[in-house]
Amino acid sequence: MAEVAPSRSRTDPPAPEQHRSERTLIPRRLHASSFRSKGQYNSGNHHHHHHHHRYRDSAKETVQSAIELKPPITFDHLLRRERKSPAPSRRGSGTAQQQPQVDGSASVEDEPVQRVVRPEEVAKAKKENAKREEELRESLKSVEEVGMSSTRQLDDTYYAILEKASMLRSTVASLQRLADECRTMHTSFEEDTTKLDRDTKQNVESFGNFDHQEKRINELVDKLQQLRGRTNQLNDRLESARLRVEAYEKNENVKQSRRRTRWNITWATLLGVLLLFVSILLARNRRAVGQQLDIVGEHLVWLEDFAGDVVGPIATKLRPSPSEDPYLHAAVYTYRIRQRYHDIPSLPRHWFWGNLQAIGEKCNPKLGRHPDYGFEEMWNELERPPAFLVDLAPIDRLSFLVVGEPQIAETVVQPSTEYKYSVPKSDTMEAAKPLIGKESLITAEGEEWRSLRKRFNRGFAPAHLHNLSPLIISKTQVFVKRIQDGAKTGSVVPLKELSQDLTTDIITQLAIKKDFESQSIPEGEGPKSTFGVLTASRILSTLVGKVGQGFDPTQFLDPVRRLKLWYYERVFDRELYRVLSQKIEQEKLQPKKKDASAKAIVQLALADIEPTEAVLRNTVAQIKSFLFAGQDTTATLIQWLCYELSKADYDPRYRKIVDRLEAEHNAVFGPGAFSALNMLKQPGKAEELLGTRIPYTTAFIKETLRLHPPAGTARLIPAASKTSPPIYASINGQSTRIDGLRVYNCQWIIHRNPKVWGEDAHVFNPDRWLDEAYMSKLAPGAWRPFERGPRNCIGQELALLEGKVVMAAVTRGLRFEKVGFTGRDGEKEVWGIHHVTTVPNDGMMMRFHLRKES
Ligand code: HEM
Repeated sequence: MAEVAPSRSRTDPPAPEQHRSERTLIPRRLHASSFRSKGQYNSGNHHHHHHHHRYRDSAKETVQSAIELKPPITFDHLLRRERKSPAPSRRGSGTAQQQPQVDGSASVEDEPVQRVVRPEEVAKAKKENAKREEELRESLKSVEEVGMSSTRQLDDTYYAILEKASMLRSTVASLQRLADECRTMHTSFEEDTTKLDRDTKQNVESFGNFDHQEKRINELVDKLQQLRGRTNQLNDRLESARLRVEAYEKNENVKQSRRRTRWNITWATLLGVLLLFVSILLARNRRAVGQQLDIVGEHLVWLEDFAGDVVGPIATKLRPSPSEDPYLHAAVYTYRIRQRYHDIPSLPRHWFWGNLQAIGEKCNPKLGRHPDYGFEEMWNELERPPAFLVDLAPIDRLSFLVVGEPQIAETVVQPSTEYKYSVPKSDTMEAAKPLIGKESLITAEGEEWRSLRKRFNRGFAPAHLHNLSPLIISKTQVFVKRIQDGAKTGSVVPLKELSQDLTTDIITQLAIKKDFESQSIPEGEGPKSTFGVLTASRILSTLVGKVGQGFDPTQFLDPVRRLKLWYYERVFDRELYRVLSQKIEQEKLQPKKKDASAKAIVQLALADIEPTEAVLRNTVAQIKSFLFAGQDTTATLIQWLCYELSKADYDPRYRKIVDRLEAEHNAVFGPGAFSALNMLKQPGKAEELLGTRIPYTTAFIKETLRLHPPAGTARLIPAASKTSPPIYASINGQSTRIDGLRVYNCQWIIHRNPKVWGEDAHVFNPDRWLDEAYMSKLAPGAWRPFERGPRNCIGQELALLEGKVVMAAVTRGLRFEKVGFTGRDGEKEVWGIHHVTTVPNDGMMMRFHLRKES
C-alpha cells in the first residue's frame, strides 16, 4: 500500500481528480483479477470493488432513468465498452513475466517484502502511469458524452410527457364542457315540457267553448234547408211552365204540318195536271219536234256566228256581253261541241241525241248504281283513253270530260297562271246549295274562298285535331259498344246507320262543341224527330239533285220536293243558328281563355271576328258544309273498312292481311282486344301512336280509299274568251282543247287504272303502300280520294284520324259478317250508289260477332 501513498500525495487533485487517481489504480488490480473468476474477483478485492461499485451505481442511476423511457445503450453495453478501452494498454504493458510478479506481489501482499526500486523502473512506471492517465481521460470523456446524450433523451422524454399531459388536460376540459351542456339541455327540456303540458291543458280546457259555434252552424243549416224548399218550389213552377210551353209548341207543330200537307196536296194536283197536259202534247208531236230541231239547230249556229262576227262588235258597243245570251248559247251547243271537241275520244253519237242514248243505257238511275260504273264501261269500250267526252247535248249546254289518268286531273286542280286557286268548281254543285248554304267553303270562289279557307285551316290542322282526339275516341267507344250490343243479339244491322251517327257526333262536336248524341238518341226523338235537325240534314241530302245520274224530269217538276227542300233548309238553318248564337253567348260570358287547344273548329275561325248577323249566317253555311262533306264520306269509309276486314273470314289472303294488322296493333297498343282506345285516351298518345307507328293500318285505310273512293271533284273550265284563255290537255298524244267543259276527275277509274297502278290495280293489297320502289314510280296524283291542289279536302286529316281510331278499336275484338251482296256463291257484291257522295247500295247490312279470343 506504500506505493499508493506517494502516488496520492504527488497528484492530490480535487474530487474528480481523486476519482481519476483511484481509477488509475484500478487497472492494475483489474489486470490481476481479470484472469480470475468473477467470484474470486468479488471476494478477493473488496476494497477496490467498493469504489468501483459506487461509481457504477451512480452512473447506472443516471443512465437507467433515461433508459427506462428510451434506452439507446444498455448499461451492460456501457460497461463492456469501458472494459474494452483499457485492453490495448494492458496488453502492451502487461507482459508474461510481469504477471507472475504482480501475481506474486499480490500473493505475498499480506507479508511485507523489502525490495530495491531501480530508477529505470520508476521512469518506466511513470511513463506507464502517464499513458494510463491519458486512457482514463478518454474513458471519462466518452462517459461524459454518454451522459450528455442521456440528458438530451431525458429532455425529449420530458417534453413528450408534457405534451401528452396537456392533451389529457384539454380532453378533460372538453368532457367538462360536454357535461355542462348536457346539464343545460336537461334543464331547458324540462322547462319546455312543462310549458307544453301547461298549454295542452289550457287547450283541452278551452274545448268546452265550441257549443256556441255548433249552435250557429245548426241555425245556418236550418236556413239553408228553408231556402232549398223555396228553390224546389220555384223549380216545380218552372218545370210546369216548361211543360206548358212544350205542349203549345207540339200543338203548333202539328197544326203547321197539317197546313203544310194541305198546301203540298194543292200544289201537287195543280202541277200534276199541268205535267200531264205537257206530256200529252210532247208525246203527240215527238217525231215532228225531233226532225225540226235539226233545221233549227243549223239556223241557230248560223245565227250565232252571224251574231258573233257581225252583230257582236256592234252590239258590244251597245251592251257589254251579247254573246252570253244563255238561250242562244244553249241552242248552238249541240253543234259547237261536236266541232270543237271532235278529237276527244267519245262513244259513237246519234246524229241528234248524241251520247244521250249511251248515257241513258249505262247511267240510268233505274240501274241503281253510281254513274262511275257506267263511265267505267264507256272507258273500257273506248280502250281506256286518258279522258273521254260525255256529250250531254242537246239537253244540257255543257258536256263532261271524264278523266281516267292523274295527269289531266292535276291540270284542273293545281293552280295555274290563269286560275290562281285552280279551275273553278262545276256549276253542278249549285244543286247542293240548299244543303251546304249559298256561302259554303265548298262552292265559294276566288278571294272569298281564300279568306274562308284561311280562317278554317287552323281548326282542321293535325295539331288541333289531336287536341280534340279525346272527343273522337270517346265517341268511337260508343260506336264499339253499339256493335258489341249488336253482336250479343245477333241481329242484322245496317252499319251505315251506326257509322253515320258516329261521324255526325264527331263533326258536330268538333265543329261547334254541340253534342247531338245521335249515337244514343233513338230514332224519332230530339234531333232525330220529324222536325229534328238531324232528320232535316238527312232529308235534305236525299232531296238534293242527284248530279250525274242522268236526266230525271221528276226532279225538276216535283213541287213537293222543292217545298220540302225549302222547309227543311229552314229547319236546319234555324237550329244551327240557334246553337251557334248560344255558343257565342257562352264564349262572351267566359273570361277569354288563351288556350286554343280544346276549342271548337268554328270558335277558332271566329276568334278574331266580330260576330255580326252576316258572319253568323256565313258560319252556319260552313257548319252545314262540314256536315255535308264529312258525315257521309267518312261513314262510307268506315263501312268499307269493316267490309274489307270481314273478308278475312273466308279468304286466306285477307286472313294474312288482318293477321298483320293485329300484330301491329298488339305491338303498338299493347295486348287486349279492346285495349287500344284506353291507351289512345292518354294525353299525347293518339298523336304519338297514330302518326307513324301504324304504317300497315294506314296502308289498309289508303287501299280502302283507293278502291272505294267516296267523293270526287267536278270543275268547269270557262270557255275561252277575251278574259279566259283556251286550256289544253294531252289526250292520246294529242294536245286537245278542253276549255268550256265540265271536267270530272273520276277517281273510280283513276284508282283502278292498270296503266297507273299496274296489272294488279283491282287487287286489294295494302303492301303496295310499303313498297318504296313501287311508290316512287307512281304518277303524282295517282291516289286522290281527297283530291289535290289548293281546294283539296280540308277534313282529310280528320277523316284519316277517324279511320285509324276505328281500325284500332274494332280490328282485334270484333268480326264482321256481310249479310246479302256478299259477292260469294254467285251473289252480287255490295256496290256504290249515288247519294250526293258514293255510298254502299244496301246500307252495308252486317251481322257482328265478338272474336273468340276476346
Ligand atoms: C273519307 C272522308 C272524306 C273524303 C273522301 C272527302 C273528299 C273530299 C273531296 C274529294 C273534296 C273536293 C271536293 C271538290 O273539289 O268539289 C273535298 C272537299 C272538302 N271536304 Fe272532304 N272528304 C272527306 C271528309 C271530310 C270531312 C270529315 C270534312 C269536314 C268535317 C270535309 C270537309 C271538306 C270541305 C269543307 C271541302 C271543301 C274544301 C275547299 O273547297 O276548300 N271532308 N273532300
